Amino acid sequence: MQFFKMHALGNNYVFVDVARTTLPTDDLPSLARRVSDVRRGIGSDGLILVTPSDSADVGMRIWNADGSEAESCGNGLRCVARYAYERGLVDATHFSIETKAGIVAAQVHLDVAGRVRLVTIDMGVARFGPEAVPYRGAGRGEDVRVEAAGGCYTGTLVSMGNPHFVTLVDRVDEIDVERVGRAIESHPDFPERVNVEFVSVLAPDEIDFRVYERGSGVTFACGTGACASVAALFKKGWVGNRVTVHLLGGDLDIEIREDGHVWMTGEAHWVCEGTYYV
Ligand SMILES: N[C@@H](CCC[C@H](N)C(=O)O)C(=O)O
Repeated sequence: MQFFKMHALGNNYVFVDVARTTLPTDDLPSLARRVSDVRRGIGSDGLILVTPSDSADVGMRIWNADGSEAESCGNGLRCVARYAYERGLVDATHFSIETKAGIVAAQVHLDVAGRVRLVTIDMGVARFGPEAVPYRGAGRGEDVRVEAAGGCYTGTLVSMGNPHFVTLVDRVDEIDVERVGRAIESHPDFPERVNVEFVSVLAPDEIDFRVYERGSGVTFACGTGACASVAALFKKGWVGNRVTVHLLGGDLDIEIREDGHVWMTGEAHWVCEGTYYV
C-alpha cells in the first residue's frame, strides 16, 4: 500500500490516497491500529484516507490510533488541503473537503515557490451542550462537572463535528494530561468518549492549550480542539474573536467570524512517502 505521512504541529498521520493505491483490507480500524503502531507499523496518531467525493472537491475519513473512527480532524484537514493542492487533486487555491461531519471550505496560502505555506479551513459553527455532545451525566447546561482521577473538573461540552470537553485551568503545565485526560476521555458520562482540552487564558487574544485526544491519547496538537476551546471561551466573553492558541507542537490562529463560523489557520508539513508491507 502506498502511503504518505504528514504532520501539522506534530499531530501526525499516515495518509492513503485511495485513488492511487489499493487498500489491503476492508477492516480499516485494524489497518489504523497497525500503521499507527510505532514499533510494528509506521507510527502515527491515526490513519487518514483521501477519497473521491460526490459533493466536494476532495473527501477525507479519519481513524484514531486505537481504530475508532472520528467525524473530523482539523490538523488532518490542513494536511489533506496541502496534499490536494500540491499533488494536483485540485487546481485552485480555494476548494472544498468532505468529512463525516460535513463539507468544509479550505484555502491554501502559497510561498514564492508556489508551495503551500499555510492553510485556512472554515471549520463551521461550534455547537454546545448535551444536545451536541453525547453525554449521559446529571448536568443539563453546556457546562458539566465530571469526577475523574480523584478530582472534579468542570468543562464546556462543544461539538466541532466531533465531541470536546473544554476545561479551564490556572496553568496547563501543572496538569497531568495523560492521567486526568484519559480518565475524562473514557468517563461513563461520555458514551462515545470525548476529546479533552485543558486551557488557560493568557490574554484576550492568547491561550495555552493541552489535549488528550479520544482514541489517540496525548498529542502535540488538535485542530478541532483548538477551535472548540476558543469557541467556548469566546461564548463566555473570556477571549476576543481572534486568538493565538499555543499548543505543545506550535501555534494556531483561530478566528470566530460574525456568522459564528470558526476559521483555523496553521501549517501542514510533509514527512515522507513510501510503501507499507501488510
Ligand atoms: N487531531 C484531530 C482530531 C482527531 C479526532 C479526534 N481524536 C476524535 O476522536 O474526535 C484534530 O486536529 O482535530
